[in-house]
Amino acid sequence: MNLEKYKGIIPAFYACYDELGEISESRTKELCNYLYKKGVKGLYVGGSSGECIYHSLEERKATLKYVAQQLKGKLTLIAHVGAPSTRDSVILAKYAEELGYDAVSAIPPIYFKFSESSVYKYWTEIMDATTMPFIIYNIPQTTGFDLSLNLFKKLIENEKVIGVKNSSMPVMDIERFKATAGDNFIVFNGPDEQYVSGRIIGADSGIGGTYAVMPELFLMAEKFVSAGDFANARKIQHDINDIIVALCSLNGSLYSTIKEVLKQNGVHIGSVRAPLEPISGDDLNKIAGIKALIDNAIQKYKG
Ligand SMILES: CC(=O)N[C@H](C=O)[C@@H](O)[C@H](O)[C@H](O)CO
Ligand SMILES: CC(=O)C(=O)O
Repeated sequence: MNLEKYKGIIPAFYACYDELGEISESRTKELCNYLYKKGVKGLYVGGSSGECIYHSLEERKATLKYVAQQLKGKLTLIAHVGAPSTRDSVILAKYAEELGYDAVSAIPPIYFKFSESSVYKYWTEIMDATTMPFIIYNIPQTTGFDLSLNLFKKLIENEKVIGVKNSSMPVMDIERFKATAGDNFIVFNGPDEQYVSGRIIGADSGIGGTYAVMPELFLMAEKFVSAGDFANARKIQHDINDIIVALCSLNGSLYSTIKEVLKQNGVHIGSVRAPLEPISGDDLNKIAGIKALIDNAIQKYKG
């Protein structure tokens, strides 16, 4: 299989709400257009950064549909379909296939502690539901489930598994997954703070929650890495990390901060859904400063 379409900067897509907090079709499509014009490779729709955990099945379907209507055939579209029950995950996977998504992906099941065999069964049932390629999503810091190399080996025996989005913090995990799965497989870097190191140690590509607020910087980081310009790759990663630290420094949710920055860029996609907290009070006065950090970094690497 040609996996080129999965190589590049793939932002995690954010939930787009109207002023009442309902999923907004027009705002979803506006964010699609904004990111398309930035030149990203694809979108990861309905994942952690998409607040999927707080959406009903109908809301998740709506977001998947609006993005496909806007960008199918233009960008690589990956649908995150992980849901509390296998049943709902399968419904979403089938719907993503109907909509023409390129691939589906899922976190392991959450809330209860699951054995490796239960997680294997969960992911396999999602894979069996469609003919689409599947991307494993390993994010132990939020799910509590750390994908072992043994389970990984068992999963990649299924030819539908074309990749893993690895968000665990040790970059060595990326190296081990890549060494195990080989060339005809995509390892996606998860932690945005380690994009450059992830790529150097073996990640082929990246999917990240902060890409969409600064796509220019990740596109530039990728350019430096692929050109072998490691001095500049390291510098831009440093600037990106200063920005991520600032984005995470306010009292509300990271996604609320990101959405306030996007608003100052003219992209209005509402706030976040509770229990995620909007930012408020004094913190709102800090948004312009964070936006300036991003704009300055873009200027710095542009010329
Ligand atoms: C734990 C978590 O949410 N990880 C995301 C996905 O891999 C990242 O993209 C982060 O949003 C990003 O690295 C900022 O910490
Ligand atoms: C990549 C990421 O942050 C997400 O799953 O939305």
